Amino acid sequence: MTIYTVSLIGFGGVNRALAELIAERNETWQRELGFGLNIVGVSDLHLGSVISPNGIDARMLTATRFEKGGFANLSGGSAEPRSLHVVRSAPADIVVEATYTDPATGEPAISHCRAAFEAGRSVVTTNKGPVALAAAELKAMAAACGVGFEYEGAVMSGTPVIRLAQSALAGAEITGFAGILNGTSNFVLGRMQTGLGFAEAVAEAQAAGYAEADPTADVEGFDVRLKVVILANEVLGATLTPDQVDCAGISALTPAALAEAEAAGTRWKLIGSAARDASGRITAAVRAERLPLAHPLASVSGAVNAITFQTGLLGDVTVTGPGAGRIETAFALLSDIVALHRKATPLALREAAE
Ligand SMILES: NC(=O)C1=CN([C@@H]2O[C@H](COP(=O)(O)OP(=O)(O)OC[C@H]3O[C@@H](n4cnc5c(N)ncnc54)[C@H](O)[C@@H]3O)[C@@H](O)[C@H]2O)C=CC1
Ligand SMILES: N[C@@H](CC=O)C(=O)O
Repeated sequence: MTIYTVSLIGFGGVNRALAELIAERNETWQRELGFGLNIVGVSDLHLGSVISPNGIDARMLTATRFEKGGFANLSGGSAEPRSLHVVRSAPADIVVEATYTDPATGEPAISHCRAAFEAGRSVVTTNKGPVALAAAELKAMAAACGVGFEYEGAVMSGTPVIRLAQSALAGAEITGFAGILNGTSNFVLGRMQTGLGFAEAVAEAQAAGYAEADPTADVEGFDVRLKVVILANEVLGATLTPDQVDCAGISALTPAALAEAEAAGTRWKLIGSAARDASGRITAAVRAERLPLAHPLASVSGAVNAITFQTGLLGDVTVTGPGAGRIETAFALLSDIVALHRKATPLALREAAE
């Protein structure tokens, strides 16, 4: 039976949810997925850090209400986050990077990824920074170090659109995409349509664990811009950077404007899109669009996301699913570890073990 040791860098909503899933489902995963997970290191800006080569009990981690610096009370613990020390020194097979996304620099997550690869550790991440701002460098570095780098949750949370486009739609000749790629802003638009104020709707999204640490990224389109860059580069073969993507958000939309649109048979949605034209030129944008109610994306509600891929062989292919949420995003990390496991384990060995 394979047991992967993991270090959790960032212990907020997503990595805490992953620890909860480990506590609840590790035995099931060993039976059904062929591996289990053992937490050997955790680092968090507020809680501190802990390294335990024999493992840290996931139930204890998730059941304990730690105060600021509270990891210092654990064996092998410190009140200091020591994130790079944990990445380098905790004996993890896989580093799970789920710290804040910094849309401008991608740090410290990019440094966490580099340090993990240098230490011979794979990385799975939901952090959009490294994937939007340094994917080419990090993928090459991971390959040179003989380790894996997976990031399904960077776009549409647990809804698997990156690997879907790269694998299941390989050969379909994808020429573009357009979609609702941010759960927080879609949730906010829906709540405002009930008459709730903008600030109150954003607060609800934060309480639900959907929003970025700075929700400006959600409502001004910066989060979608990162996701458009990721998808265009991963799926359309582009080499986009965020500054090349026109970007506007939803903060100018008022409940009255939303009501007026509804009365006219339309609905505002924040849409991220990219397309390659006949000359091969890629154009990409993030903007609020007023869609007819009959449009397939108009009925997407709450923190649900949806994306339509335009393809040469299939026409439009639309995928919808959760775009945010602690558990939903923790699942993306699990799916990344499944991908690493399947790449590392030849099919014949997997079938023999099943
Ligand atoms: N919440 C969601 O629905 C989704 C989140 N993501 C991304 O996943 C990542 C984590 O999201 P959440 O858990 O919701 O955020 P969060 O804000 O709940 O947790 C982030 C944690 O990272 C810690 N942190 C920040 N800088 C650190 C550092 N240098 N060293 C150690 N710890 C550090 C913070 O203390 C915090 O506890 C973010 O990058 C986010 O953009 C991606 C898809 C969906
Ligand atoms: N804040 C983001 C989280 C997922 O990427 C969103 O709301 O979509």
